[in-house]
Amino acid sequence: MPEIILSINAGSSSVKISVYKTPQGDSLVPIQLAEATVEGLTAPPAKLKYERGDEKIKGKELDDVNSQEDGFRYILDHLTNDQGLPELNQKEDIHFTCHRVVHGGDYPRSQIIDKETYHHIEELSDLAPLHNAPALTIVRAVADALPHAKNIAYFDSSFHNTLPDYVCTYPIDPEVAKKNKLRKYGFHGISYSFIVNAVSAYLEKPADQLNIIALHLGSGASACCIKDGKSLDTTMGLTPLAGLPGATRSGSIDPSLMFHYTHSAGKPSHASTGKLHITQAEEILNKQSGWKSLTGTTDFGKISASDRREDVLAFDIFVDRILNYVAPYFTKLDGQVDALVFAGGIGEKGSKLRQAVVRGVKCLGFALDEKRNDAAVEDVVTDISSDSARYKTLVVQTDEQLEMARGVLADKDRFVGK
Ligand SMILES: Nc1ncnc2c1ncn2[C@@H]1O[C@H](COP(=O)(O)OP(=O)(O)O)[C@@H](O)[C@H]1O
Ligand SMILES: CC(=O)OP(=O)(O)O
Ligand SMILES: [Mg+2]
Repeated sequence: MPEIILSINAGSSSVKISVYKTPQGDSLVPIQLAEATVEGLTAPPAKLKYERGDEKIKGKELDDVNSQEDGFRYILDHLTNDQGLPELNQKEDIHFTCHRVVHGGDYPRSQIIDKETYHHIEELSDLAPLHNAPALTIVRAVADALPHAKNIAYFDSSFHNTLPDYVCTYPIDPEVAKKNKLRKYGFHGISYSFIVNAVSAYLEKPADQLNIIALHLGSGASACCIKDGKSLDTTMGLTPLAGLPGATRSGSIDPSLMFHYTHSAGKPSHASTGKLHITQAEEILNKQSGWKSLTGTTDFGKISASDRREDVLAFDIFVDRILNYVAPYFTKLDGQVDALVFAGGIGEKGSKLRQAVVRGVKCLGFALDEKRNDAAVEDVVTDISSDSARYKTLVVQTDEQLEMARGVLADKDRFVGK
C-alpha cells in the first residue's frame, strides 16, 4: 500500500504543503498528488494557490488566515475535503509529515520530532524568530490533528555543516562563542540541497563535483558558495538576518546602528512571550525593515515593475547587495564555476533582477539571452545564458517540499519503528 507524505514548508511569508504517495518498488522518487500554498501572509489578505492534476486554483483570497498555523489548518481541510484526492479522504491517511525547520543548531541531519527534539527546536526559536516558532505551531497542530503520523524535522541549517572553521567562526571571545553557540549556521539549506541535485541531473555531472554560486531569493534571501556539492560559504549567519536584505529584514548592517536607532533596542519587544524572547532590536531588524520599510510593500514583483523613486532604490539596493557576494564567491571557487543559479520566488520570477545582477558580473564571463530570460520558467532547470557566455546562468524552480519527501524515502529505515 502506498503511504501518504505531507511535506510542510513554513516560510516567513507563506506555507507551502505538498502531498505525495510513496512509489512502488525500489524507486526513491515520491509521486506528487497535490500542492497547496497559502502566500502573502506579510501582505494580507493571504491567498490560496492549489494544484492537483488539471485542477488549479490561483489567487483565492482567504479571510481569517493570518499565520502559518492558520494556513496549515486551512490547507489540511482543503485537502481532506477535495473529492478528487481519494488517497487523502481522512486525516488518518497521512503516514509521514515533514516539517521545514529553519534553525536546527548542531543537528547534522533530519530528526524524528519527539519531546527532546521539540524542546531543542523551541530553544532555537530565539535565533530564527520569523521561522522556528511558526513551524512549531504547525508541529503542535499536527500532533493535535494527526496523532498517528510520524513527524520529521528537516533543518535549513544542516546543509551548511560543511562550512570551514574560518568561515563559521566569528572573531569574538571564543569562550563566549562556545558557551552561547555563537557561529555562522547558514539557512535555505533544503533549497540548496535541491538545487545541487537538480543541477547535477541537468548538467549530467555528479553532485560531488559541482561548483555553484546559488542565490535563493524569496521573502528571505541568501547566497551560497557551493564547492564539490557542499556549502563552502553562505551569507546568512547565526540567524537568517545576516547577509542580503529581505521582505521585512534589513540584512547585514553595521551592528552599532541599533544603539543609534533606539535607546530601548535591548528591551523585550511586544512580540516577546514566555516562548519567544525577542528584543526590540530583533523585532525592528527582522520584521520592520527590508522592502516593506523602504517601499511599503513586501512584494518584490511590484517593486520591480514600478518606477517610483523608493522602489527603484530598493531594487538597486538588492542588486548591489547580491553583487557584493557573487564575485567573491567566484574567486573562492577559483573561477571553476559550473553555474550561477537563481531560485526562490524572486529568483524564479524576477527576470529584471536577474538581468541586472548578471550585467553586474559580465566582466567575469556571465551573460544572459534576453529571450530566454524573459520567457516564463516552466521546467525545473532552465538555462538562460547566452550562447556566447563563458559560464552558465540557470533558473531552478526550487522545491523544498520535494527535497524533504525524498529524504523520507531515503531515510525510511531510520524513522520506522521509532
Ligand atoms: N513577478 C515577480 N517578480 C519578482 N518577485 C516576485 C514576483 N512574484 C512574486 N515575487 C516575490 O517572491 C516572494 C516570495 O518568494 P518565496 O520564495 O515563495 O517566499 P518564502 O520566503 O515565503 O518561501 C515574494 O516576496 C514576492 O516578492
Ligand atoms: C531562512 C529564510 O529566510 O527562509 P524564508 O526565505 O522562507 O523566509
Ligand atoms: Mg522560502
